[in-house]
Amino acid sequence: MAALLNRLHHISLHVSNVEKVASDLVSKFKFRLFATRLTDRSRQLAFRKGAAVFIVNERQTQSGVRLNEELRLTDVYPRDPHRVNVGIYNQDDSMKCLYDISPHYPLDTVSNVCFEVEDVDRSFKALRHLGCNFVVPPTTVQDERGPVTYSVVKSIVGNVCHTLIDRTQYKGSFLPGFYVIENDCSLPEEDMSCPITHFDHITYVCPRKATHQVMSWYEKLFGFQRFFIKSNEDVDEGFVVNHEDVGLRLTAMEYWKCSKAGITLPSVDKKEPDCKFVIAESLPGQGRNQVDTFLEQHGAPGIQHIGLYTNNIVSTAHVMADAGVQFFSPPHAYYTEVGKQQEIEEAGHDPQLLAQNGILLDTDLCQDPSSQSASREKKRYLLQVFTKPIFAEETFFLELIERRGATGFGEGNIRALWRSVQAHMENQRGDSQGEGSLKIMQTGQY
Ligand SMILES: O=C(O)C(=O)Cc1ccc(O)cc1
Ligand SMILES: [Fe+2]
Repeated sequence: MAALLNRLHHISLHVSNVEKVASDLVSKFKFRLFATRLTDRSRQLAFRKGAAVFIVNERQTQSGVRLNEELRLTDVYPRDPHRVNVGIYNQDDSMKCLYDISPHYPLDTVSNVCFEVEDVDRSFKALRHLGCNFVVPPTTVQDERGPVTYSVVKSIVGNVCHTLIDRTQYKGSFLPGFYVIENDCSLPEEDMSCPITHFDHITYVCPRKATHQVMSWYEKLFGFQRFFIKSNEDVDEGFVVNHEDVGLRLTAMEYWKCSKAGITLPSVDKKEPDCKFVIAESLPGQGRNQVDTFLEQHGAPGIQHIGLYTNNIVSTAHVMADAGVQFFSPPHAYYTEVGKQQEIEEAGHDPQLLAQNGILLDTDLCQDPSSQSASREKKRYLLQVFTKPIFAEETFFLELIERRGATGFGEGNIRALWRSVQAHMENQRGDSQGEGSLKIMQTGQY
């Protein structure tokens, strides 16, 4: 019996420079810092934009010494007034990372996707019975607003873990141990020019031929279901983009609307947006590319990017670019090519506006039996734009995505992204001639 997931609760990052990532999330990506957990041994900051929640954890070195000891977050962010009053602090000062493990990973990484479950003990027993490796057994944390129980399980993908959490008995707005500052009137109003609503998808990078194993693991243990990116996708092959310089295999899964038996869970809010999981592996016989570079630099399979859903990608990308977010842009010819220009205009967009921030558009034709037109084809659109890597290494990045009917991923967009990344990597190599061997030595140790 698989664990029954209700919804995605948050995604955790482990970084050495919390200030830098916190400041980027707030000033560039327009997330709001809404809760903090600042103890003598740990700093955890929670950020929200719509239903998308990131917890940024301070990464520690092997010896447990902070990497940025000279920087004091407590001077920048409000102190927790409950700190001395709430019993939890006495207990959990020894726990460096609450609701997660302290991974001692040698570089910045996004490594925990936390799901809300109905019953942590039951999930723990069911998953352990199926052979899962737990790194934190069921643990209860409480403050005056009630208890929360959680447990952390290692996934089959590289350094990725999943925290399973039950907060149904908790009356507070977030999690015990965190000081919630959301209601602080000094916080700015939610920025409606960046209408990000939720996490649309999480993309894993895996080694070649590992996709099936990953998929089976998530199907068996969490009841995930295969999601076809294209209607004509081959069950075994997945969605293969194999075109000149692009060689990528994508397979997608979704969860939570249904239990394993296909029964809709009564306690799940059906209107809650779900988050897909995409598994990407590279195909052999190509040059440097985004997927192999991730594996090389991250040192293990893991989370390569997260798609943030927005209701208005043009405005969101514009505001973020103005605030300093760097997006990949395809060559300008992408927008002036006759076919593409027409496609963009047909979708009701202005090629100039999309070009300004590198927004890509793909059209998906699907059969529509209710259509009056002779062809019975309906057009669905997908708009995406990808940021440059967020950390020092060429590993993790973010994506903005707006769906106008399209549910999968666009081959045209993927090809355009792949080429922009290749051009960027070649440029960087050109800029750092002579430093190449040093870079390999530095990343090679991981
Ligand atoms: O198109 C998307 O948003 C995907 O998530 C698919 C994808 C996966 C891996 C890549 O390196 C590029 C694109
Ligand atoms: Fe994506």
